[in-house]
Amino acid sequence: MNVLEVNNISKRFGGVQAVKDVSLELEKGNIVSIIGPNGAGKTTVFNLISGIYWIDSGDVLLNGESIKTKEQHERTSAGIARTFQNIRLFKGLTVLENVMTAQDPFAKYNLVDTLFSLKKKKAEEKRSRQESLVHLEMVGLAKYKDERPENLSYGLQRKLEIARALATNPQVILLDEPAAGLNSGEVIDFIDLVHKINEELGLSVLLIDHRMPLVMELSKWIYVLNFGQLIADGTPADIQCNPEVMKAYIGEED
Ligand SMILES: Nc1ncnc2c1ncn2[C@@H]1O[C@H](COP(=O)(O)OP(=O)(O)OP(=O)(O)O)[C@@H](O)[C@H]1O
Repeated sequence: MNVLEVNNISKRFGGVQAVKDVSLELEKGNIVSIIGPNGAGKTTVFNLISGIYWIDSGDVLLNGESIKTKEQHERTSAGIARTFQNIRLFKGLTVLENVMTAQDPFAKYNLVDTLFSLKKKKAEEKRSRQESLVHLEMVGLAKYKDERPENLSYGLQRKLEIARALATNPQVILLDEPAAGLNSGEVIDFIDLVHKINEELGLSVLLIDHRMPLVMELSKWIYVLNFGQLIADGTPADIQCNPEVMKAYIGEED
Protein backbone atom coordinates (compact mmCIF):
# COMPACT_ATOMS: atom_id res chain seq x y z
CA MET A 1 0.00 0.00 0.00
CA ASN A 2 1.22 3.51 -0.80
CA VAL A 3 1.57 5.74 2.22
CA LEU A 4 2.30 8.69 -0.09
CA GLU A 5 1.23 9.35 -3.65
CA VAL A 6 2.07 12.37 -5.74
CA ASN A 7 -0.14 12.61 -8.80
CA ASN A 8 0.83 14.87 -11.71
CA ILE A 9 1.84 17.86 -9.63
CA SER A 10 3.00 21.10 -11.22
CA LYS A 11 4.34 24.37 -9.84
CA ARG A 12 5.34 27.55 -11.61
CA PHE A 13 7.21 30.50 -10.09
CA GLY A 14 6.69 33.42 -12.49
CA GLY A 15 8.48 32.42 -15.67
CA VAL A 16 10.03 29.27 -14.15
CA GLN A 17 8.20 25.97 -14.46
CA ALA A 18 9.87 24.47 -11.35
CA VAL A 19 7.86 21.21 -11.39
CA LYS A 20 5.86 19.85 -14.29
CA ASP A 21 3.46 16.93 -14.12
CA VAL A 22 5.47 14.91 -11.61
CA SER A 23 4.08 11.68 -10.15
CA LEU A 24 5.67 9.37 -7.63
CA GLU A 25 4.75 6.69 -5.14
CA LEU A 26 6.13 5.76 -1.75
CA GLU A 27 5.07 2.35 -0.54
CA LYS A 28 4.65 1.97 3.22
CA GLY A 29 7.98 1.06 4.84
CA ASN A 30 10.10 1.85 1.78
CA ILE A 31 12.98 4.23 1.20
CA VAL A 32 12.64 6.10 -2.08
CA SER A 33 14.87 8.88 -3.45
CA ILE A 34 14.56 11.82 -5.79
CA ILE A 35 17.75 12.80 -7.60
CA GLY A 36 18.58 15.26 -10.34
CA PRO A 37 20.95 18.09 -11.21
CA ASN A 38 20.87 21.45 -9.38
CA GLY A 39 17.63 23.33 -9.98
CA ALA A 40 15.83 20.20 -11.23
CA GLY A 41 12.87 20.82 -8.90
CA LYS A 42 13.59 18.31 -6.11
CA THR A 43 13.17 20.65 -3.14
CA THR A 44 10.09 22.18 -4.75
CA VAL A 45 8.52 18.69 -4.84
CA PHE A 46 9.24 18.41 -1.08
CA ASN A 47 7.79 21.87 -0.52
CA LEU A 48 4.63 20.86 -2.38
CA ILE A 49 4.30 17.62 -0.39
CA SER A 50 4.88 19.30 2.97
CA GLY A 51 2.62 22.26 2.20
CA ILE A 52 5.18 25.07 2.08
CA TYR A 53 3.75 25.92 -1.34
CA TRP A 54 0.32 25.18 -2.81
CA ILE A 55 0.39 23.05 -5.92
CA ASP A 56 -0.85 24.62 -9.17
CA SER A 57 -2.36 21.34 -10.33
CA GLY A 58 -2.30 17.66 -9.45
CA ASP A 59 -2.76 16.04 -6.04
CA VAL A 60 -0.87 14.70 -3.03
CA LEU A 61 -2.37 11.75 -1.16
CA LEU A 62 -1.44 10.49 2.29
CA ASN A 63 -2.81 7.01 2.93
CA GLY A 64 -5.14 7.48 -0.03
CA GLU A 65 -6.56 10.83 1.13
CA SER A 66 -5.86 14.14 -0.54
CA ILE A 67 -3.91 16.59 1.62
CA LYS A 68 -3.45 19.26 -1.04
CA THR A 69 -5.69 21.80 0.71
CA LYS A 70 -4.19 21.19 4.16
CA GLU A 71 -1.91 23.75 5.79
CA GLN A 72 1.66 22.85 6.57
CA HIS A 73 1.01 22.15 10.31
CA GLU A 74 -1.99 19.99 9.42
CA ARG A 75 0.22 17.88 7.14
CA THR A 76 2.71 17.53 10.00
CA SER A 77 -0.09 16.36 12.31
CA ALA A 78 -1.31 14.00 9.59
CA GLY A 79 2.11 12.29 9.59
CA ILE A 80 4.50 14.09 7.25
CA ALA A 81 7.79 15.26 8.76
CA ARG A 82 10.74 16.81 6.99
CA THR A 83 14.25 18.06 7.43
CA PHE A 84 15.73 20.93 5.46
CA GLN A 85 18.75 21.44 3.24
CA ASN A 86 19.97 24.13 5.64
CA ILE A 87 19.97 22.92 9.22
CA ARG A 88 17.24 24.66 11.24
CA LEU A 89 17.89 24.34 14.96
CA PHE A 90 17.27 26.72 17.87
CA LYS A 91 20.65 27.88 19.09
CA GLY A 92 19.36 29.32 22.38
CA LEU A 93 17.95 25.95 23.48
CA THR A 94 19.59 22.71 24.55
CA VAL A 95 19.59 19.61 22.38
CA LEU A 96 16.76 18.13 24.46
CA GLU A 97 14.72 21.35 24.35
CA ASN A 98 15.12 21.41 20.58
CA VAL A 99 13.34 18.07 20.40
CA MET A 100 10.73 19.12 22.96
CA THR A 101 9.80 22.22 20.97
CA ALA A 102 9.21 20.05 17.90
CA GLN A 103 6.59 18.19 19.96
CA ASP A 104 4.80 21.35 21.03
CA PRO A 105 1.80 21.08 18.69
CA PHE A 106 1.02 17.83 20.46
CA ALA A 107 1.26 19.22 23.98
CA LYS A 108 -1.95 18.26 25.76
CA TYR A 109 -2.29 21.43 27.84
CA ASN A 110 -3.75 24.78 26.83
CA LEU A 111 -3.61 28.27 28.27
CA VAL A 112 -6.41 27.63 30.77
CA ASP A 113 -4.66 24.50 31.98
CA THR A 114 -1.46 26.46 32.25
CA LEU A 115 -3.13 29.04 34.48
CA PHE A 116 -5.23 26.73 36.59
CA SER A 117 -3.35 23.49 36.61
CA LEU A 118 0.35 23.84 36.98
CA LYS A 119 0.44 20.20 38.01
CA LYS A 120 -1.01 19.11 34.68
CA LYS A 121 1.50 21.25 32.84
CA LYS A 122 4.36 19.75 34.80
CA ALA A 123 3.15 16.23 34.04
CA GLU A 124 2.92 17.14 30.36
CA GLU A 125 6.41 18.57 30.36
CA LYS A 126 7.75 15.45 32.05
CA ARG A 127 6.12 13.28 29.40
CA SER A 128 7.52 15.48 26.64
CA ARG A 129 10.99 15.31 28.22
CA GLN A 130 10.84 11.50 28.43
CA GLU A 131 9.60 11.08 24.88
CA SER A 132 12.20 13.49 23.57
CA LEU A 133 14.91 11.51 25.31
CA VAL A 134 13.69 8.37 23.55
CA HIS A 135 14.04 10.17 20.20
CA LEU A 136 17.52 11.35 21.15
CA GLU A 137 18.46 7.79 22.08
CA MET A 138 17.18 6.58 18.73
CA VAL A 139 19.56 8.92 16.89
CA GLY A 140 22.43 8.39 19.37
CA LEU A 141 22.37 11.86 20.91
CA ALA A 142 21.06 11.20 24.43
CA LYS A 143 24.45 11.94 25.97
CA TYR A 144 24.42 15.41 24.41
CA LYS A 145 20.97 16.33 25.73
CA ASP A 146 22.17 19.34 27.75
CA GLU A 147 24.55 20.66 25.08
CA ARG A 148 23.76 23.56 22.77
CA PRO A 149 23.32 22.39 19.16
CA GLU A 150 25.95 24.82 17.90
CA ASN A 151 28.57 22.92 19.94
CA LEU A 152 27.80 19.69 18.07
CA SER A 153 29.56 18.57 14.90
CA TYR A 154 27.67 19.03 11.65
CA GLY A 155 26.92 15.31 11.50
CA LEU A 156 25.39 15.35 14.99
CA GLN A 157 23.33 18.42 14.14
CA ARG A 158 21.89 16.50 11.17
CA LYS A 159 20.96 13.71 13.58
CA LEU A 160 19.30 16.22 15.89
CA GLU A 161 17.18 17.35 12.96
CA ILE A 162 16.05 13.76 12.53
CA ALA A 163 15.19 13.55 16.25
CA ARG A 164 13.10 16.72 15.88
CA ALA A 165 11.31 15.19 12.91
CA LEU A 166 10.66 11.98 14.90
CA ALA A 167 9.11 14.06 17.68
CA THR A 168 6.11 14.83 15.45
CA ASN A 169 5.31 11.11 15.30
CA PRO A 170 5.46 10.83 11.51
CA GLN A 171 4.57 8.08 9.07
CA VAL A 172 6.63 9.61 6.31
CA ILE A 173 9.87 11.51 6.68
CA LEU A 174 11.21 13.76 3.90
CA LEU A 175 14.98 14.18 4.12
CA ASP A 176 16.30 17.05 2.01
CA GLU A 177 20.02 16.53 1.38
CA PRO A 178 20.72 15.07 4.83
CA ALA A 179 24.30 14.21 3.90
CA ALA A 180 25.25 17.68 2.65
CA GLY A 181 28.42 18.79 4.41
CA LEU A 182 29.07 15.42 6.09
CA ASN A 183 32.46 13.72 5.87
CA SER A 184 32.62 10.14 4.60
CA GLY A 185 32.59 8.62 8.12
CA GLU A 186 29.53 10.68 9.00
CA VAL A 187 27.82 9.59 5.77
CA ILE A 188 28.25 5.92 6.71
CA ASP A 189 26.87 6.68 10.15
CA PHE A 190 23.95 8.51 8.58
CA ILE A 191 23.13 5.59 6.28
CA ASP A 192 22.93 3.36 9.38
CA LEU A 193 20.60 5.83 11.07
CA VAL A 194 18.22 6.00 8.11
CA HIS A 195 18.15 2.18 7.98
CA LYS A 196 17.43 2.16 11.71
CA ILE A 197 14.49 4.57 11.67
CA ASN A 198 13.13 2.76 8.64
CA GLU A 199 13.40 -0.72 10.15
CA GLU A 200 12.82 -0.13 13.86
CA LEU A 201 10.15 2.56 13.59
CA GLY A 202 8.66 1.38 10.29
CA LEU A 203 9.03 4.89 8.88
CA SER A 204 8.68 5.44 5.15
CA VAL A 205 11.45 7.68 3.84
CA LEU A 206 11.60 10.03 0.86
CA LEU A 207 15.13 11.27 0.32
CA ILE A 208 16.86 13.91 -1.79
CA ASP A 209 20.63 13.75 -1.99
CA HIS A 210 23.51 14.41 -4.33
CA ARG A 211 25.72 11.76 -2.70
CA MET A 212 25.20 8.86 -5.09
CA PRO A 213 26.72 6.13 -2.86
CA LEU A 214 24.25 7.08 -0.13
CA VAL A 215 21.31 7.18 -2.54
CA MET A 216 22.26 3.85 -4.14
CA GLU A 217 22.80 2.18 -0.77
CA LEU A 218 19.53 3.33 0.79
CA SER A 219 16.96 3.48 -1.99
CA LYS A 220 14.58 0.79 -3.08
CA TRP A 221 13.42 3.01 -5.93
CA ILE A 222 14.77 6.22 -7.45
CA TYR A 223 13.00 9.00 -9.35
CA VAL A 224 15.11 11.30 -11.52
CA LEU A 225 14.10 14.90 -12.21
CA ASN A 226 15.54 17.26 -14.78
CA PHE A 227 14.20 20.74 -15.54
CA GLY A 228 11.15 20.04 -13.36
CA GLN A 229 10.16 16.85 -15.14
CA LEU A 230 10.58 13.17 -14.37
CA ILE A 231 13.01 11.68 -16.86
CA ALA A 232 13.39 8.20 -15.34
CA ASP A 233 12.55 5.99 -12.41
CA GLY A 234 13.73 2.58 -11.38
CA THR A 235 15.90 0.54 -9.05
CA PRO A 236 19.38 1.86 -8.20
CA ALA A 237 20.83 -0.66 -10.68
CA ASP A 238 18.50 0.58 -13.46
CA ILE A 239 19.24 4.23 -12.77
CA GLN A 240 23.00 3.79 -12.62
CA CYS A 241 23.15 2.68 -16.23
CA ASN A 242 20.32 4.78 -17.65
CA PRO A 243 21.70 6.89 -20.54
CA GLU A 244 19.04 9.63 -20.09
CA VAL A 245 20.15 10.05 -16.49
CA MET A 246 23.83 10.20 -17.39
CA LYS A 247 23.04 12.77 -20.06
CA ALA A 248 21.16 14.92 -17.54
CA TYR A 249 24.09 14.86 -15.15
CA ILE A 250 27.01 15.29 -17.49
CA GLY A 251 25.26 16.95 -20.38
CA GLU A 252 26.25 14.40 -22.99
CA GLU A 253 25.49 10.79 -23.70
CA ASP A 254 28.88 9.27 -23.04
N1 LIG B 1 10.28 30.28 -4.16
C1 LIG B 1 10.77 30.31 -5.39
N2 LIG B 1 10.63 31.37 -6.19
C2 LIG B 1 11.10 31.39 -7.46
N3 LIG B 1 11.75 30.36 -8.03
C3 LIG B 1 11.93 29.25 -7.29
C4 LIG B 1 11.45 29.17 -5.94
N4 LIG B 1 11.77 27.93 -5.46
C5 LIG B 1 12.41 27.31 -6.46
N5 LIG B 1 12.51 28.09 -7.54
C6 LIG B 1 13.11 27.74 -8.83
O1 LIG B 1 12.57 26.49 -9.21
C7 LIG B 1 13.58 25.69 -9.82
C8 LIG B 1 13.72 24.38 -9.05
O2 LIG B 1 14.33 24.67 -7.79
P1 LIG B 1 14.55 23.57 -6.67
O3 LIG B 1 15.15 24.27 -5.50
O4 LIG B 1 13.29 22.84 -6.45
O5 LIG B 1 15.63 22.62 -7.35
P2 LIG B 1 16.50 21.46 -6.71
O6 LIG B 1 16.46 20.31 -7.65
O7 LIG B 1 16.08 21.22 -5.30
O8 LIG B 1 17.97 22.10 -6.73
P3 LIG B 1 19.23 21.86 -5.76
O9 LIG B 1 19.73 20.48 -6.01
O10 LIG B 1 20.22 22.91 -6.24
O11 LIG B 1 18.77 22.10 -4.36
C9 LIG B 1 14.85 26.53 -9.85
O12 LIG B 1 14.93 27.16 -11.11
C10 LIG B 1 14.60 27.53 -8.75
O13 LIG B 1 15.33 28.71 -8.97
